[in-house]
Amino acid sequence: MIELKEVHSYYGHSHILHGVNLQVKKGQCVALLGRNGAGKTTTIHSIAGLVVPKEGTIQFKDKELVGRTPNHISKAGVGLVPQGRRVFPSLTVKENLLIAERKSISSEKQWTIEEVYQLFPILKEREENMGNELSGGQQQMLAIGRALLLNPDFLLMDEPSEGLAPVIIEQIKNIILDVKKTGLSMLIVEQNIDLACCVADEVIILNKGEVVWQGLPAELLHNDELLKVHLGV
Ligand SMILES: Nc1ncnc2c1ncn2[C@@H]1O[C@H](COP(=O)(O)OP(=O)(O)OP(=O)(O)O)[C@@H](O)[C@H]1O
Repeated sequence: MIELKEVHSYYGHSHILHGVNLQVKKGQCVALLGRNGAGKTTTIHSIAGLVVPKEGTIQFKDKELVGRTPNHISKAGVGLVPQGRRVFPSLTVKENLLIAERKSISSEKQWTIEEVYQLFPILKEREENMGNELSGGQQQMLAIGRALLLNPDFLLMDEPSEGLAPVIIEQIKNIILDVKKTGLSMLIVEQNIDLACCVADEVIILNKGEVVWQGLPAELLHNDELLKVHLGV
């Protein structure tokens, strides 16, 4: 589905990603973990075209993404659920979804607002509520719903559990598992190790802009040394 090879990304002169290699296969959910500042968001932004890598390749379904605009990358089938969710606070739930639907281009799988409501029934119940009247978990559902309406083949999620209470994180976990059941391939950046290990088929740890470990969630959870050294647990 997607393969990053030797990706180097910078902010100005700051060299942040030092040759990142990773792969997400079709239908797979991969979690990207690491301490603050490890380069997780920069990796996601490099894929989405919000940061342009200076070296390396990002192959997505046989297309090269490096150098393409975020708009082109989105139309190629890469969806992004951004950090902080960024729903429009003064638009209703339905309006938030309609904006995404209008921007969508036709592809084989055409998500509709009704299908998003089937996945997240609470959004239907609250369709006339403003974005800022939703709970954190509902805003996350709305952010995912918007991304789905753009008909992605591959979904990037940046810290979906950030700032949420444990009970809501549990909801988010179930939401991600529901989205996964639709067959969508996903790369999820997380600080919450339990959430990441529950939803992911594979885990990748980033440290100082490099992949330092890759393996199964169960292997990570049983490796105290790894948890301590790279994740500070
Ligand atoms: N816009 C920017 N300009 C300059 N430096 C940046 C910018 N954004 C991030 N950085 C730096 O790049 C490094 C990697 O940041 P990044 O956000 O990718 O890390 P992260 O692993 O996602 O961490 P966090 O969990 O804190 O978001 C950090 O040292 C950060 O300070």
